[in-house]
Amino acid sequence: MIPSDTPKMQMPSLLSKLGKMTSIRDTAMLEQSLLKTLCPMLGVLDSSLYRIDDLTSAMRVLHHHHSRVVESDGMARLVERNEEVFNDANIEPEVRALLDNVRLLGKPCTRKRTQAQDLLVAYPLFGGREICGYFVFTRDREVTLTEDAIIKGVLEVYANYYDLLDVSQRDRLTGLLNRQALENSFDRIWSILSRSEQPSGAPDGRRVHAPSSHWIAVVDVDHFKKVNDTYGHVVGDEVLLLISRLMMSALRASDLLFRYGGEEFVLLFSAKDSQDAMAILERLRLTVEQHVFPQVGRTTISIGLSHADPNDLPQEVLAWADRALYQAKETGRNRVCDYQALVSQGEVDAPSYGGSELF
Ligand SMILES: Nc1nc2c(ncn2[C@@H]2O[C@H](COP(=O)(O)OP(=O)(O)OP(=O)(O)O)[C@@H](O)[C@H]2O)c(=O)[nH]1
Repeated sequence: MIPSDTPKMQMPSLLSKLGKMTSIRDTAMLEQSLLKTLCPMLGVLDSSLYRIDDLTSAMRVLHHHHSRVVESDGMARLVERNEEVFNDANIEPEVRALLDNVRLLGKPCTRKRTQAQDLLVAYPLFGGREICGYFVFTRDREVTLTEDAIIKGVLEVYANYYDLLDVSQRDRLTGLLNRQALENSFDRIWSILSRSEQPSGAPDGRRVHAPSSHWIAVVDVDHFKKVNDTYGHVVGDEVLLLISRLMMSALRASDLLFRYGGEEFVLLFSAKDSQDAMAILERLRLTVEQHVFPQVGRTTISIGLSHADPNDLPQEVLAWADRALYQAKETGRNRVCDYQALVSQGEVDAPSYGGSELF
């Protein structure tokens, strides 16, 4: 309950922001909305959300910044900028130490910045009983009791709603993001890719921590029908689960792996160039090939790769990766084929823009 000393003007604004927050149907938008809701309420220009991925335990960070910019008409305006970082190696030592305290104590903690007078404040985010992330901001004064109650209330609404959205975006068997999640966020991911290729500091730019270029792969288990027919669906399910875990273990936390259909997976990842991308996928293929599956023994995967140029349509790039997968199946399975290489070798036709079989 919000205490009675809450400023009267804040209540309608808070309720309307909570209403907007829960009308969102995408977890990433929900995270941005949370920071946008809390920043002005606390009178801070910057805040961050740290989220721990339950499959990889890697930390993903969303920073939300406001800055005052004086424009050509002489008016000062607030400009918003979001930045998404998938690599937790960059977390400041002071922040990391504070988050460790919050994790150990299971409650909000405050720490004085060494280089400034400001206070660093961190609140835990709970997913069930576990801490699944942190809300962090810097301020020149302590949090009041009223503010403390508001932050906890908003974080609770956010966490409950996030869980609801997350369940609908996860595949039940493997826990990976599902086809719906990919389709919902494809355009957003694409705009992140294109912005991440722009010079840093672009206004309102979310940046993916990435070396240079982006790639899409479609992965399909070979002769999977035989596994089901020979050992039954329960064993088949176990093989799918193990393959998804093996792939996750061979990938980086920043790579996005979706279960796209029955025995088909879609992977979005970054790599220096096509050689590097092929090397990553070869490693993935080998990881599965070398594993001994209970009862079944050896199982293999085939992979189709395409460069994800943000100037192309995402659905088209996915269809090209699927075309390369078809080639990998046709030429013996347990292989990785690169669509652009196949085109330049004349083994498949150059892209005909406009048609996609996958959507
Ligand atoms: N156990 C299990 N099987 C599934 C699931 N989803 C799809 N399948 C099965 O996956 C099999 C896919 O078979 P096909 O599309 O013929 O492909 P394949 O046998 O893997 O052959 P290739 O892809 O050509 O190498 C079908 O038998 C589906 O029933 C699932 O969630 N669990």
